[in-house]
Amino acid sequence: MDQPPVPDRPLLFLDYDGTLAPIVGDPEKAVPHPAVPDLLAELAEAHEVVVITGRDLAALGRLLNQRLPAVGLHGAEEGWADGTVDTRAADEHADVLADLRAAVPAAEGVVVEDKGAAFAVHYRHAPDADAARAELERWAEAVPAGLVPIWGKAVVELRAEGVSKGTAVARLAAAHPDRTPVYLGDDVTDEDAFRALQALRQPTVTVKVGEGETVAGHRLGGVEDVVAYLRRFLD
Ligand SMILES: O=P(O)(O)OC[C@H]1O[C@H](O[C@H]2O[C@H](CO)[C@@H](O)[C@H](O)[C@H]2O)[C@H](O)[C@@H](O)[C@@H]1O
Repeated sequence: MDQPPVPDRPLLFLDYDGTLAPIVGDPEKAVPHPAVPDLLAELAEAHEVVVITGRDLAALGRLLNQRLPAVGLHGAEEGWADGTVDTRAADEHADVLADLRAAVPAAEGVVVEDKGAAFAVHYRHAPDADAARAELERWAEAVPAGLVPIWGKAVVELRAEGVSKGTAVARLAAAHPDRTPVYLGDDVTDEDAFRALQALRQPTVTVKVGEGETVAGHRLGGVEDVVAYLRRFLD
């Protein structure tokens, strides 16, 4: 496994699920790796650190509860990892989302996670995951233009076109031109961020956590490796 580099003045973008917290069956129980709370506090004293997640920030606050800058709902919320929301993208699709939410197939093991202005449909516990996914793909055919279905780890979510982790990191990187963006993430929406950072005309470090196709320049095996890598920023 190649070790990603450790730039001197990083702007650390850290995805939550699968990066700072191991993937578990119940989204409400996805607590951070035990070393993560202290590590983030130390890192934030030395560097710029942003937690970036598909969760709503209120949910992130229940799990992490740290006063660190954070981006939630795949780029639609900005605020803090203690659950505070400062800004939220306009809720133009509320009616359509309510209709789609009501039409989620009531299949065994399919569970909806409500996230304020958004929702996620999990099928990790479906007895036949392929069949559940096929049923959700049929449901997703009704998603109108302007909303994009995103298929993550045994989950499908909808986000507004033009709002993504990519747009969020591009904006934040532009606000810190003297820093090297370093992005760690494990899932498909992190690929938007990898691409957005790679398009900047400056050095960046992009790190895919775990298996799967990626455009990232580096890879780490899992959450333990993330912790070991982040400790190097304190040396
Ligand atoms: O952007 P992230 O921080 O990686 O969040 C992406 C989604 O993560 C959560 O779902 C995933 O993790 C769960 C807990 O480990 C797991 O049970 C689920 O199967 C995964 O898809 C979260 O529940 C979603 O809201 C996030 O969008």
